[in-house]
Amino acid sequence: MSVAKRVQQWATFARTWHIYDCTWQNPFESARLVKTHLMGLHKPIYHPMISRRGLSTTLLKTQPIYQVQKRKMGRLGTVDPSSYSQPELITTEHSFFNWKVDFEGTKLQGSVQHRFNVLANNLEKILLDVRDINVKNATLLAGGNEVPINYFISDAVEDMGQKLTLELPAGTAKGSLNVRIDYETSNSASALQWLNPAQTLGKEHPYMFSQCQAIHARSVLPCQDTPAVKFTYEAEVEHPKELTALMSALIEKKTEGKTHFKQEVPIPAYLVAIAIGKLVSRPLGPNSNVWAEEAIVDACAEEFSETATMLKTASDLCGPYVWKQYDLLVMPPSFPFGGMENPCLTFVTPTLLAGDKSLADVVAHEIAHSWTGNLVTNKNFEHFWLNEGFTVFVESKIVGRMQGAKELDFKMLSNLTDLQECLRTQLSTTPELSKLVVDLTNCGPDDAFSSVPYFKGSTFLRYLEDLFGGPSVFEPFLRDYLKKYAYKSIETNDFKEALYEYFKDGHKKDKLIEVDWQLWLTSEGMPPIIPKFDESLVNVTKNLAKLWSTKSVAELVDNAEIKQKISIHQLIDFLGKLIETTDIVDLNEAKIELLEKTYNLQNSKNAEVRFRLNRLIIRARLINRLDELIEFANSNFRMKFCRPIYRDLAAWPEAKPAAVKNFLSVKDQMMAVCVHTIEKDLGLK
Ligand SMILES: CC/C=C\C/C=C\C[C@@H](O)/C=C/C=C/C=C\[C@@H](O)CCCC(=O)O
Ligand SMILES: [Zn+2]
Repeated sequence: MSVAKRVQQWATFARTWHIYDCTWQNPFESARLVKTHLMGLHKPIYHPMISRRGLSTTLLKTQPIYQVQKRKMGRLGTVDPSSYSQPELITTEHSFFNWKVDFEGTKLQGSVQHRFNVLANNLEKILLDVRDINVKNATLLAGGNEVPINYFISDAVEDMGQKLTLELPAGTAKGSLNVRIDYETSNSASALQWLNPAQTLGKEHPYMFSQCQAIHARSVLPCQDTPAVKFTYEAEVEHPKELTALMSALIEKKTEGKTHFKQEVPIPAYLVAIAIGKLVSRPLGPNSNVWAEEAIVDACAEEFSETATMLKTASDLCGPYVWKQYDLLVMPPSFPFGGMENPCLTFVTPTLLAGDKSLADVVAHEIAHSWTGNLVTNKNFEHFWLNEGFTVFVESKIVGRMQGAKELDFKMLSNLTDLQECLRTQLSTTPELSKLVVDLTNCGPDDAFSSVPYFKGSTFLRYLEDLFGGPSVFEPFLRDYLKKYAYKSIETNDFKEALYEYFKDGHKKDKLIEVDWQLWLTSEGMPPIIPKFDESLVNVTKNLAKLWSTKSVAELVDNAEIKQKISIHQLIDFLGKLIETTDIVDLNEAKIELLEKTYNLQNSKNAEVRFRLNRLIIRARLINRLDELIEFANSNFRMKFCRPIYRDLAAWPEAKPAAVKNFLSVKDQMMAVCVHTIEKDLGLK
């Protein structure tokens, strides 16, 4: 056999059984690369095919040991710095997932079939995003034929994953192209969490759920993991028959142990979601249910009983609700966020179960995403404020319509207290991330995530609303903007264009030149202009924070002002303001105890209250209460709560060793994103 032929066989073999990133122009070079790659990156395993084919001497199959590139990541794609995909050349139109849920192996096994729209003639390859995915085969499906195609997976770039290259036959034409990829996920897939029965409320059955935002869908399926691309999907999921499978889609058909889903509205990959567990539901409205484990489902139905009203209020404001169903799934406590706007099925943290509906505004937020984010979507996560700033803006309007204008303004002002805290702590060493539009060239979205897009973004919109004449003028614009960009992915400039287009005539156009876009979009820190809000509710919390920070315990005990009745939202804001006060007179055990007694904090079930109280306990350095602090940090892994607690503990030398020890003992129960960020907070990375 000629050397060239041998090399060709090597290459074919290597392509089939091994995955790596190299070019194949020169067969000799290819052979060298193959060898280097195989020896360097693969665990040797004997494979009999080799000797039968007479190729070389021994061994080698699969088991890649990827080298994670620690270097700066750069911009992976032209449209999206966090994705290898090339939406300017090819886009996904529809995907079919065929998954078997393997609880024993903690992985999904099966395939994804993508229908692409090829936008350029002679496209040579398709680039997809993957992360720790074990690809088994890639097949082109054309005219009833199945043609195997070559594929390579690159080394991993830290926090970003890998590039999957699918080689296309020469002369591939524009238009529809179907590809199936057989694969399985890794048991460390960053988007998936697998709970054993002991970790559930019912203690009898396992549970699995996903969290794909921002760029973790690539650990569940090979895909164009960029919000620039939207596709419809169908899924056939095989799972233990005693469990219920739910997805961010409508259920088409259910048989014993198999559920078929359909999402007919195009969505970005980060909105693909799945959860499987022993779940039951209760109705919340005509097209709305709440799902949870049996033990808490009734409490959930009560807590979220305003969902149907919120939905109606949101569609009055934003336009028709296109997703048909709006269900809630109350997650296990390790769910890392307050809520996730998965279409048809919002995921929410159980830390919202305060018993008095006081934290249900998170549901209003997720409902608002049905338009802002899910219909009109940021093109990449540098423009995340288009998703979150608009959503907070709409959420506060829903709250305003349901609870009154004073509550709306109070909420906006309270958000600014949280923003201040975020700038002082989380972003103190990375102030560039406090810009409204951020640069994600060398930064993973999880590391850039903060309150800024939420609260600076919504403040900007409120500023614009006031400038253009208030809600009666701005809300019709909002509806127009949502209609104009529905089903699309956009950047900040597209929003600007819509605003200019809408207000191009009449006296409003003079207002356009007043907007300092540069200042709003690129300046660091707090919003450059704070709009005028109604301050009647916030004045009370400001006053309380002042009293508690300037007066001693002895002075406070008989002070009538501290005993005035305040709402739960005022209590939360007041505690937040106290945390933000630089000097607190006599912050000691006695003051904390007086605070607890005055506002009955010890018995509070409200996680926002407990979180802020715990931060004050840390601030007071009450080491005898460390167990309580750790208990709170272990009670849920919502990052909004556990990250600041770990950060505070890390800055308290006496408590840090216990915090680190505790984190290391529980991190296996956390999602990857939570582990990754807390490791940074604790200075372990
Ligand atoms: C400028 C920031 C750039 C990119 C960040 C995008 C996504 C980051 C990622 O870590 C995922 C975020 C998911 C958020 C889901 C829900 C939030 O609205 C929850 C907010 C916090 C909470 O209430 O717990
Ligand atoms: Zn949101």
